[in-house]
Amino acid sequence: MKFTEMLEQRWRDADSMLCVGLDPNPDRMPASVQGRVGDFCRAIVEATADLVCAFKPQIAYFAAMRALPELEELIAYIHERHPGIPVILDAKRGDIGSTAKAYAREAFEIYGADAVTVSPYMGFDTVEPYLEYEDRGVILLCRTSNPGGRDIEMLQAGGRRVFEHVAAMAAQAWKDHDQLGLVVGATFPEEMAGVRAIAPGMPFLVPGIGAQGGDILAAVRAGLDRNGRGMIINSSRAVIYAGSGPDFAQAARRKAAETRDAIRRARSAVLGTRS
Ligand SMILES: O=C(O)c1cc(=O)[nH]c(=O)n1[C@@H]1O[C@H](COP(=O)(O)O)[C@@H](O)[C@H]1O
Repeated sequence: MKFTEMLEQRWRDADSMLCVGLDPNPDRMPASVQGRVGDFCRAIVEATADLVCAFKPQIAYFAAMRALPELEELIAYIHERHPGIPVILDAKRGDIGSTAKAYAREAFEIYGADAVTVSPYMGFDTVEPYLEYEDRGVILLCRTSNPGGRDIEMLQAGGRRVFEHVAAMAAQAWKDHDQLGLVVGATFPEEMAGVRAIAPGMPFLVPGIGAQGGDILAAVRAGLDRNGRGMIINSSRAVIYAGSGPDFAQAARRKAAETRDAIRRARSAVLGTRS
């Protein structure tokens, strides 16, 4: 099944647009699982799986702990235990075509991810190798959630801002590829509305709620697609470090449920004003 189909099915089946980000940091992991990154992540997965539309492991945290085999095992575990839940590998790769081929192979063949985050700034030939995996998703950085996102993404270039060019290229020039998605931060709802106007049917990966303080209602108002979904709203630290005691997984579940419900309420409110 293609990534976008898997996602659409999961949005419906779980009635959730929440994505839990798996960003294991040894400085914040509970004492009860110190040194056991696989156990920590699996506990979070088991506690939150029914609440999410996707999981998003961030490769840097695993690499920095010399835990890449654990990342590989974790993705295989999610697929085996929860086959309907897409896994987005957050790697933000970007390099010339021949190297991109190796990155694509890493994401899709080694890790078995259903989608990967990619930087579009080196151009189409650097994105193409990922698209050769036709059933997988490729999510391009567009308007990122961080304050410094404005340094380059907000620059005017030929009558449009850089992030708008990325959205337009993805939605129009590259549109025969229905595998594409865009990263659009919840921290900039105004720009998100602009991206939605340019790319009406494209899934958005939306980081920036929770620890980064983005407003759920404002993001949902800006980002819902014409079918009333279209968003993979990620929260990492606020969920996975909701508790630090031995009951950390239950605390993560409570926070994930609360966040999913807040997203649901926002969606209902926005759809209510649309009709
Ligand atoms: O691609 C991403 O996931 C991403 C893009 C972006 O613009 N901002 C952003 O925060 N992220 C990632 O989303 C996660 C956000 O984590 P929290 O702020 O803890 O919810 C981290 O894994 C970031 O690397």
